[in-house]
Amino acid sequence: MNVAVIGTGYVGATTSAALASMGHQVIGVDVDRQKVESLNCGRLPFYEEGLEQLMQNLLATGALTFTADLPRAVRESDILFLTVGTPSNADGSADLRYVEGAVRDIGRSIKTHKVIVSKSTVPVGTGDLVKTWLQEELAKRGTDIPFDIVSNPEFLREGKALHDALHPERIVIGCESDKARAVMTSLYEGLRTVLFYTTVRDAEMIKYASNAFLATKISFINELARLCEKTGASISKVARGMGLDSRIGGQFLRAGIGYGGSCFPKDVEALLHLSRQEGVPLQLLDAVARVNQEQAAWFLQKVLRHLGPLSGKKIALLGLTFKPGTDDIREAPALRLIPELLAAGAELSAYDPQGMEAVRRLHPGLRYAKDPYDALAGADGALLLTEWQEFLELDYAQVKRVMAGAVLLDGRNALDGEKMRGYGLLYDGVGERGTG
Ligand SMILES: NC(=O)C1=CN([C@@H]2O[C@H](COP(=O)(O)OP(=O)(O)OC[C@H]3O[C@@H](n4cnc5c(N)ncnc54)[C@H](O)[C@@H]3O)[C@@H](O)[C@H]2O)C=CC1
Ligand SMILES: O=C(O)[C@H]1O[C@H](OP(=O)(O)OP(=O)(O)OC[C@H]2O[C@@H](n3ccc(=O)[nH]c3=O)[C@H](O)[C@@H]2O)[C@H](O)[C@@H](O)[C@@H]1O
Repeated sequence: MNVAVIGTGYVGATTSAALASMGHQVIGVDVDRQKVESLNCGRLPFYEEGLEQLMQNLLATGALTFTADLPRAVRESDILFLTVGTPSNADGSADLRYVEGAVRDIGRSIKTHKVIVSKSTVPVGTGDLVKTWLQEELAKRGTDIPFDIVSNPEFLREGKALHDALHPERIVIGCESDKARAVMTSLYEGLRTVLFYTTVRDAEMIKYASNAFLATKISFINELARLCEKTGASISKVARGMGLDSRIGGQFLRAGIGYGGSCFPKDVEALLHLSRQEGVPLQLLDAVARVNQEQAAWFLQKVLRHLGPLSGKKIALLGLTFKPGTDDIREAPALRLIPELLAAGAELSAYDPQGMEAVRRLHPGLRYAKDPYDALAGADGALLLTEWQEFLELDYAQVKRVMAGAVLLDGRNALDGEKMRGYGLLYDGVGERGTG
């Protein structure tokens, strides 16, 4: 099938490559000409293992191309995916300006029937807005071209984007006509997964509900971690014991310094905004967001307990990105801690395999190390903020030798506390039986 993917950011680039590798003819469209140029040269503007190579292969076969020419892409495609960003407005609501911009551009260009599919995360009711915007543009042209609206939310995770796009656990398809349903069914024919058909509104809500529920699991375990620490229980053991019950499930129960990224914080806020707008308070979700905000401050108290006043103290930060396997620092918990540590007078040296360039632009004054040992050299304390594999495989005897002090605080519960203490490190995690 001929598909246009409008917006070639994280989701758009991955969706384009995934659909092309499933045998479809795909044109990725972006208003950012520089992005289009570099994508056409096989260069991704973000880090995602395996994706760049696949894209280069697909570009070489001609199954995938990128353009800034939206009217051409619309002309040449039957299905138009919307994968533009939906960032937060100041009040937490979803900013739909990019969706509206792209939809109105489509409305100015279409000449024949199209299926218009939203993969962007949008609040319930946006499908109706999309219809209105399209009809307005068609009315301006004095035409009445038929179209179908579909909501097909994306559930991929950064760092595992390609795998998730090609092996989804489910594909949610919100549509309102047999024609759209048939088109979407044959589009995904090559994937062995469950196609869950529903209304557009249900599909829009399923996306927010899924992210909100995962965020809830994380805040639940983080809050419980605080109680475990006081009562001498280990949150890792508690989470494991809980997760063995298949009704609970073991995933997303890893305690740490809070969730970050471009989606959980913004989607939780957008759902909360919608709930206030509709006069149906989501009290539990409200607490989820609050607990997440507090978690970095809670960890900072731990840093102060172990290192005392931070003025003049050298602290090594291991990890900056919001999670491993990505160069994305949006809403990274490390970014909540850095200003607090600096304000308390700490001298920071940082190392991250992928995130240093982006953080350097925000905090040019930090020392950015060439490797983890360089970051740790002479440090009074070390904070593990992102659980990159590289940090789990360090030689901790050498870590102890290069540090001036011995405090190692694991904000991700990723290291083995007993082993770390064996190296003479004063190790403490989150909600573990540590040293307090
Ligand atoms: N990043 C992620 O892991 C996931 C994101 N999502 C959702 O997918 C959507 C997209 O997210 P990202 O890819 O992270 O966004 P992004 O901000 O990285 O990319 C959006 C792209 O759209 C382009 N764009 C904006 N207006 C345009 C227009 N009128 N025509 C053509 N291109 C236009 C921008 O130049 C940019 O390249 C959001 O709604 C997000 O919530 C859903 C699942 C996962
Ligand atoms: O809508 C989105 O954009 C995506 O948001 C998340 O994906 P992503 O943001 O890539 O990252 P996750 O792997 O979900 O992690 C999010 C945050 O939660 C934290 N986390 C995760 C799991 C856990 O047990 N504990 C925990 O603190 C991570 O460190 C990270 O900061 C969802 O997992 C995807 O399904 C969804 O499509």
